[in-house]
Amino acid sequence: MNLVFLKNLVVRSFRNYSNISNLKRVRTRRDMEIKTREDPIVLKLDTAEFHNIFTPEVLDLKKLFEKYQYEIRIAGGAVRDLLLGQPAKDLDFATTATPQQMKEMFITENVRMINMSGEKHGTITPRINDKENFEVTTLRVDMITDGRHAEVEFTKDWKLDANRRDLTINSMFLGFDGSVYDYFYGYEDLMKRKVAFVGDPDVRIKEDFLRIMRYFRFYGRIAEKPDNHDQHTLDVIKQNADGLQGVSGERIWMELKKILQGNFAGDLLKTMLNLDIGKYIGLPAPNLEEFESLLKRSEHLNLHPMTYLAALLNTIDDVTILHTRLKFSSYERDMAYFIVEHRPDKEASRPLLPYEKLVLNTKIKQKDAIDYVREVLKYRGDEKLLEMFNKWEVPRFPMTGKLLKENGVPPGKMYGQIINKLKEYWIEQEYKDSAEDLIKLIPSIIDECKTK
Ligand SMILES: Nc1ccn([C@@H]2O[C@H](COP(=O)(O)OP(=O)(O)OP(=O)(O)O)[C@@H](O)[C@H]2O)c(=O)n1
Ligand SMILES: [Mg+2]
Repeated sequence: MNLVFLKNLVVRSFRNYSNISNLKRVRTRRDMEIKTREDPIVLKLDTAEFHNIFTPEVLDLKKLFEKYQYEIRIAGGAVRDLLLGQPAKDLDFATTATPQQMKEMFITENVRMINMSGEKHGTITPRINDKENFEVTTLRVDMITDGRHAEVEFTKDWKLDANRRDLTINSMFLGFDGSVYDYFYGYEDLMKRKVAFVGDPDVRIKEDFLRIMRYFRFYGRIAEKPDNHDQHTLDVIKQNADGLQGVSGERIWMELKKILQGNFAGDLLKTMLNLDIGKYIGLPAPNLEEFESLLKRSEHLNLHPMTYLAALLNTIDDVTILHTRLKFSSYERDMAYFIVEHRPDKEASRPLLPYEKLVLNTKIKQKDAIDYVREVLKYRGDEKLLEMFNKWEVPRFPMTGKLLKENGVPPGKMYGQIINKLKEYWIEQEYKDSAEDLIKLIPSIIDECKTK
């Protein structure tokens, strides 16, 4: 999608939008009355311009639903992203057809369906033209929710479906004729760069506590300032923070990682910790002072999410606690251990030497060690050293087991000691020595080893 075009489109739509007559008077959020529109169509986009979205597969999907006279619209996140002029990651569809009706239709039309696990919640996934999978979900109301799972009832009412969604900006639909259906002022909030729950935040959060994390993620996506939160929303988040206890670590980490990759990462994490979220997400005693100084010295260095978290951790044991809760990948977990272990100041004759050694002597993949060292240098805010490290080309140690063997050192007890000593020497000499130079040292190293 042409982004410049979309930006213009949004600006244009916003201008039109201010003239739209069907807006109800905007109420303040505090009065708890849900703001809603009678006529939900707030603007009509020119469909000719979304050919990137309306692929032949998407159009075939639409034709099928048309043939059977079911309504289908693009829903939720994709509509938000499109209106923001950002490419939508994946398209989710909503429909008035029930899962049973969809199944019958797809079977009649010889369309394969995959992954039937979503059916209970109304989601059917057809594979169109044997090429692309689409999730199509029946309009629904969440009846019973325990903060994680919902029991659902299907409906034909688009507004009820919009009303079950988390944030106003995520509650819009886009029809294939370009109509944007917005029952809860999501478009207005999007243009104001405001993140608000649909209706009562307390109800929305209690339906799914992960929405606390989603709130911060989308705040980072759309807000213009780091601290422009609605105080009531923050109060409600604080009251409900303990609900995160029951949410799986994987889901929390997925959101937290995105928060820490987005705008205002440091500020958002601080806000979250001020709302006492820390203890429910594996950060029971965060080191806020160190975190604050990390932000001051390093926030502009495009920190890895783990580098933010490492500043909050006092000890190696804290890494283990956090990993137990959030279930990091082994790459992420090892990065956290590495940063916490290697963040203290290192005295050295050559400033880069300790970090070169970490890469050359690593027991993990060298590529990972390089990433980790880079994060340590960012953590330390040492931009000069970081630049040196980025320019440093990892030299290749010229000695091999084969060469050692050929020069009288058989594999065995002394083998490891000798190769380590040669490597140490080679590093200290700034990688100048060739294999021949190093081979000459072998007899004296053997003597040294024997006398020990
Ligand atoms: N806890 C949640 C998760 C999702 N949704 C609704 O389901 C839609 C799709 O969810 P999902 O794909 O998880 O999020 P997106 O908003 O699409 O964001 P992303 O770009 O990350 O996919 C959301 O827009 C929102 O309307 C919700 O109400 N509550
Ligand atoms: Mg999505």
